[in-house]
Amino acid sequence: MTALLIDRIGELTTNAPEIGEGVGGRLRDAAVVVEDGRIAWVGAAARAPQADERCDAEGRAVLPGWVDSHTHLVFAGDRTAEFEARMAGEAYAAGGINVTVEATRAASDAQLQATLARLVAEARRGGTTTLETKTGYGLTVADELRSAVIAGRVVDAVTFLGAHLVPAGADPADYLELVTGPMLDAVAPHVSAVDVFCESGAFDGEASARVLAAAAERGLASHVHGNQLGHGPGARLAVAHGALSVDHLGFLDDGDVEALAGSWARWQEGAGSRGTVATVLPACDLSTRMPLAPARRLLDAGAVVAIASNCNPGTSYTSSMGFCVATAVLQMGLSVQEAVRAATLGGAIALGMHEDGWRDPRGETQPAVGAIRPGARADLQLLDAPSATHLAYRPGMPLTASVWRAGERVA
Ligand SMILES: N=CN[C@@H](CCC(=O)O)C(=O)O
Ligand SMILES: [Zn+2]
Repeated sequence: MTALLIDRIGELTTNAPEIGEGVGGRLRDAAVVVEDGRIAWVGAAARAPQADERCDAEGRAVLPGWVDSHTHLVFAGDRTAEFEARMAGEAYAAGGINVTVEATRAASDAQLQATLARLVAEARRGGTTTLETKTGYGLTVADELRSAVIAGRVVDAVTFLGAHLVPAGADPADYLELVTGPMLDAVAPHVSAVDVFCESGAFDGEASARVLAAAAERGLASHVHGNQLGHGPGARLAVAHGALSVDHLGFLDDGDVEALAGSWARWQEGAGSRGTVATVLPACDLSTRMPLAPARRLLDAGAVVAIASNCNPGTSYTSSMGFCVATAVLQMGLSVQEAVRAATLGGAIALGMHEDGWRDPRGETQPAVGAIRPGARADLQLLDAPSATHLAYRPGMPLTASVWRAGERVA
């Protein structure tokens, strides 16, 4: 197998405290060797071993590829008019999902695949090397199943979001029976987790609890969309059910923050029971004109925070993790190192992929992602900048110069 040496790295963010300093495990004047799709060696450039090929980073920054732990990429149609109305003062409401559901049901497999491929390519160009995506714009057994199958050919994790909305014309009680029974059974072989939109206008606390219990009964992990449009039970429900993450979190009270932080009290990386990751979605908060999630408060309380794009046509039509990181720094009070960690290792923890041995939707066992340490999947991005700080210092600039995923150059 050909080994690649990336050397003369000005600033390397590893997320590995045993390798470098501070929150990001940073090393200066560093080098990395990639072999067989994994990181083989990390250390000082001056001590780097020989390799078959060499990439000269010329003093620029290298960091783990982004782990985008929350997207909705299987859809058809357009919601520009809804966005324009929102910018003119209308509030976002969950019901808008139905517009995308109608268009998605009417689309061919080829159309859905083409949109997904375009968005994945966009994300890769922006430095994203691990992608989760959700179903949730089909909301019939057949349409949810085909969304899961289409997504599973391409992304790293597929989440079943049949509990996105009670579709137009359906009876809420009947739909809940379907989504926790036959629909879940049909989709379960193709997904690793179940999600529920716990919000007024979607699923209340009781219905959400049933969705989470149905996931657990089938041995599936879970996520919750919670506390997005107002204060609700989502965050605490997620913790109580041992969900991997609860996402959005614009409306949290002290008890929610304590519950999220407290869920990590017995966890150390690699040991102890894990908690529920608090996933913040800065691009969505901006695009819906909702309060920014209190990421600073969550980190200070001891929660594990992830940053994700929530790329979807309704509330956050961007896959730019660089933009999300810049917003988290400029508007949410995170340091650059904290934001980069949340958008890489944080996302990996939110998906249960920070340790070796997780399975992708094709059934392949995968190495850990989210950190640059020996044995991890070789997912890296080289910035056209001397440090990761430029992501926030030069917001909106296309700083991603090269991207490797499992050792393969993908951008
Ligand atoms: N909040 C629920 N679901 C998506 C939005 C879906 C839509 O409006 O199409 C979200 O995460 O923001
Ligand atoms: Zn979402």
